[in-house]
Amino acid sequence: MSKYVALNNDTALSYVQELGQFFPANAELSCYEFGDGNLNLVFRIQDTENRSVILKQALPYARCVGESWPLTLDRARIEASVLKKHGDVCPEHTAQVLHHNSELAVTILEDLGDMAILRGELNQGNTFKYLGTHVATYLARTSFFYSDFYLSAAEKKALVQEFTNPELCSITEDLFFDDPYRVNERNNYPQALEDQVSLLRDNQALLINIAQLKSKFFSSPQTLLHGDVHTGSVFVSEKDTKFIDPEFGFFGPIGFDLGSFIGNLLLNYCAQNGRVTEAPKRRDLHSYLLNTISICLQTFEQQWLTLARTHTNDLSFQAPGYAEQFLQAVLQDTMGYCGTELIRRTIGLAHVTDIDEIEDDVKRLAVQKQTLLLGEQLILNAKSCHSTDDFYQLIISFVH
Ligand SMILES: Nc1ncnc2c1ncn2[C@@H]1O[C@H](COP(=O)(O)OP(=O)(O)O)[C@@H](O)[C@H]1O
Ligand SMILES: CSC[C@H]1O[C@H](OP(=O)(O)O)[C@H](O)[C@@H]1O
Repeated sequence: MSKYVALNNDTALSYVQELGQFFPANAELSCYEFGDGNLNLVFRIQDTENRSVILKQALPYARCVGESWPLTLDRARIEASVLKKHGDVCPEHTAQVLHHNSELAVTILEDLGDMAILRGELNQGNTFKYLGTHVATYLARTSFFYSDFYLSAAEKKALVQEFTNPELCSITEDLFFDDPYRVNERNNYPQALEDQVSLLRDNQALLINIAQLKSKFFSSPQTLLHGDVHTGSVFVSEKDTKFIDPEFGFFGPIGFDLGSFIGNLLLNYCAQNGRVTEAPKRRDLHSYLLNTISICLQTFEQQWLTLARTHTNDLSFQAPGYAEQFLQAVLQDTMGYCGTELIRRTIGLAHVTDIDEIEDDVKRLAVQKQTLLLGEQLILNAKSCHSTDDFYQLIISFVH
């Protein structure tokens, strides 16, 4: 099978069987589709001995909208290639690619089904001790080893070309930086939020900051980003953390991935106000989330600076103090992008279940007001943040 055709349970099973790589020849296989993301098909193929693989296939359109939103199949190549590149420098936190077919837009991945998607776990009030350290390790290693600090100029330029991802970047550009700040039919928020949304649209200082963040997203190819680091892209268990789904990957500003992740922890923090009624349980979850953010920021900074001190190949970039200065700017970007994630997930097209599952309208609205305010303040105050502690203190001052 080589020309593109969308697979179903039967053809996905045959495809894996014909590869003959993952199961014994006489294995009795079954297959079902269970994707719950916005864009793609995800099948599990398993035998009777508990062996299994995941087959992910891109459709020529966005699954959540349908054929009226055509979308490049090339995103499957990008996703598999980012996973391989990130796996080369951080195998412990990257889902393993077992096979890829660009024509069919099919990728076969290790089955992480014995772990769980982080968003659902946080929504249920479950916590993971190593989450902050693991995410920081993944983001520090992947962002450092694909940056100009480490790669030669020629290697970097070739990779920037290989990972040019205009259609998926355009979705992010629209959803993060345009839609929430103007009237657009894709936006999705309750009428009761209209006054606060109008104030955002009229806030000139905010709009300038959004323009600067968008400009950096367009033209700051600092590293090979994952491009969609939300809590639905992270598998967790008590001991392990693994990233999936980097189809939005491209060379962009380092702060985008870290900011998106922290934004998702803050969305969950605010959502817990509407989800958990017992105050002590809510307090524990809040302090876990804040502690995880603090660990993540500090570990990212420590690991990045250690890598810069020990592995910087570029001669100019070895200048004493340059890595620290570079990282301070990354931190300010992180805070800005974190704010844009909070805002776009509250009033834009793609929401989060953390908030949408809150049944009580009054409680949900209070959470939405908090995420909008927090997002706005993070963006407005990003440039006055000079250290990870400044960033952390600012978060505390708006969530307490
Ligand atoms: N490697 C994997 N192992 C187990 N389940 C997976 C794996 N990859 C994806 N899934 C499941 O499929 C769902 C959708 O996958 P995702 O990559 O997020 O799709 P999309 O690109 O459509 O957002 C995930 O939430 C998860 O439940
Ligand atoms: C129509 S794409 C909207 C949204 O969905 C993506 O997330 P995922 O595919 O992981 O569910 C990404 O965050 C996009 O912004």
